[in-house]
Parts: sequence; structure tokens; C-alpha cells
Amino acid sequence: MSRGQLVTLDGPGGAGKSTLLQLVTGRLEAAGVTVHATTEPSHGPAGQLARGSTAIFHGHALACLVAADRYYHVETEIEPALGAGKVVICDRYVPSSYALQVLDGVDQHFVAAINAHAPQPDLAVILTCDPVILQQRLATRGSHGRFEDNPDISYAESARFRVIAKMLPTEGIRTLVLDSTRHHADFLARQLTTVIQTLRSLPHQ
Ligand SMILES: Nc1ncnc2c1ncn2[C@@H]1O[C@H](COP(=O)(O)OP(=O)(O)OP(=O)(O)O)[C@@H](O)[C@H]1O
Ligand SMILES: Cc1cn([C@H]2C[C@H](O)[C@@H](COP(=O)(O)O)O2)c(=O)[nH]c1=O
Repeated sequence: MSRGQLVTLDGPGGAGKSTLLQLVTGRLEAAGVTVHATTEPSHGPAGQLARGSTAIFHGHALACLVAADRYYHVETEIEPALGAGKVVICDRYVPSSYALQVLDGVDQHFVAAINAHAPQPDLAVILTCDPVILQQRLATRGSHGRFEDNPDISYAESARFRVIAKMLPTEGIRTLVLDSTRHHADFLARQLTTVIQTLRSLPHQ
């Protein structure tokens, strides 16, 4: 059995990560590909704590809690699914820590150090969107925690993810930037599905 592929989806809140995850999963499964769709913070104990406690945990404490959840998630869910040959698509991964934890005052080197043993994705997707549109989407949907209570978060996150999208390829990570400002989620899902299928056909994945 050949190993599966790890595809990560990161980007500002409201960019459309969970929508894209759902659509791509449906398309790949319809094409006969087995997908493990997952999210971070995970549904494990540390992940549940992190997701519900961004008002309590700040800075280094939240960075470590999110990283601890990530290692647990890798060990209990991601690696077993990759070992079973599945495509694992994860809504938020290390790039979100490079964005959110740095915006929360944590040095990027510290974030890199505590995530150094998380496996690198085979494809890192950064989903971008005009911050004005993001603000509208967040206002309609409501806040998902402390970060989104900041009225400038869409601008700050967008700027961070632009930096991260340039940084990941320098670390040898295959990176795809998709923009949900003008493109319908179905169009983006079609594009990403094609890229993942191409990735699966490459040798030595
Ligand atoms: N390509 C798109 N074009 C227009 N609207 C979109 C697009 N993708 C998602 N949306 C809409 O934007 C809103 C936010 O989408 P979604 O919940 O998928 O974002 P998200 O990135 O997962 O957010 P968060 O990280 O904060 O949970 C939803 O109302 C969704 O229907
Ligand atoms: C992966 C990851 C998550 N977080 C925090 C930020 C948000 O409060 C939640 C994720 O919620 P969403 O519905 O996906 O927007 O978790 C974080 O601080 N750092 C991370 O790496």
C-alpha cells in the first residue's frame, strides 16, 4: 500500500477553508479516492480545549496547546490515515500557527521550533480573500473566538498569510495559493481536485 498525501488548507477566517474542504472531499470521493477530512484544532482533548479557550489561553500558552494538539492529531489520526493510503485534507495546520500565534505576540522562531516535528504537507494550500469581503463574511457568520473579536483581524491575517505563502516554498513545501474573492467555491474545488489528483499520480509521493 503506498502512502497517502497530506494536503493542508490555511488562510484567514472566512476565506472558505471548510467550504472548500467539503467540496473537494466530495469530488475526490466521487472519483474513487478515499479521503480523511479533518481539522485543527482537532476533536481530541487538547484540540477541544484550544478551540473553546482562546479567551483564556494567550501567546506561548496557546501556541504550545495548539502544537500539543497537532502532535496528538498527527499520531492518532493523520499518520494512520496516510499509512492506509488516504488523502488527508486538514482545515488549518502549521501555517495557521505562523499566522495566528505570531499575531498573538509569539516569535516566529518559537512557533517553528515547537512545530518542527510535525510532518510537512505534500501540498500546502493558502486560501486568500480581500479583507473587506472577509470582514463581511465574519460579520454575517459571527466570531469563532478571541482572534475574530479584533475588528482588524481580517487585514492582519491576510497580510500574515501573504508572507507565509512566500515563505513556505523556501522551506521546500509545495504551495498553492487560491483566491476566493472572485472565484466561486465550486470553481476552486475543481481546480484543487485536479491538483491533488496530479499529485497522486507523481512517483515517490
Ligand atoms: N469562494 C467563495 N465565494 C464566496 N463565498 C464563499 C466562498 N467560499 C466560502 N464562502 C462563504 O464564506 C463564508 C465562510 O466560509 P467558511 O466557513 O468555509 O470559511 P473558513 O475559512 O472555514 O472560516 P473559519 O476559518 O473562520 O472557520 C461562508 O458563508 C461560505 O458560504
Ligand atoms: C490551527 C490553529 C488554530 N488556532 C485557533 C484560532 C481559532 O480561534 C481556532 C480555529 O477556529 P476556526 O473555526 O478554524 O477559525 O483555533 C490557533 O490559534 N492556531 C492554530 O494553529
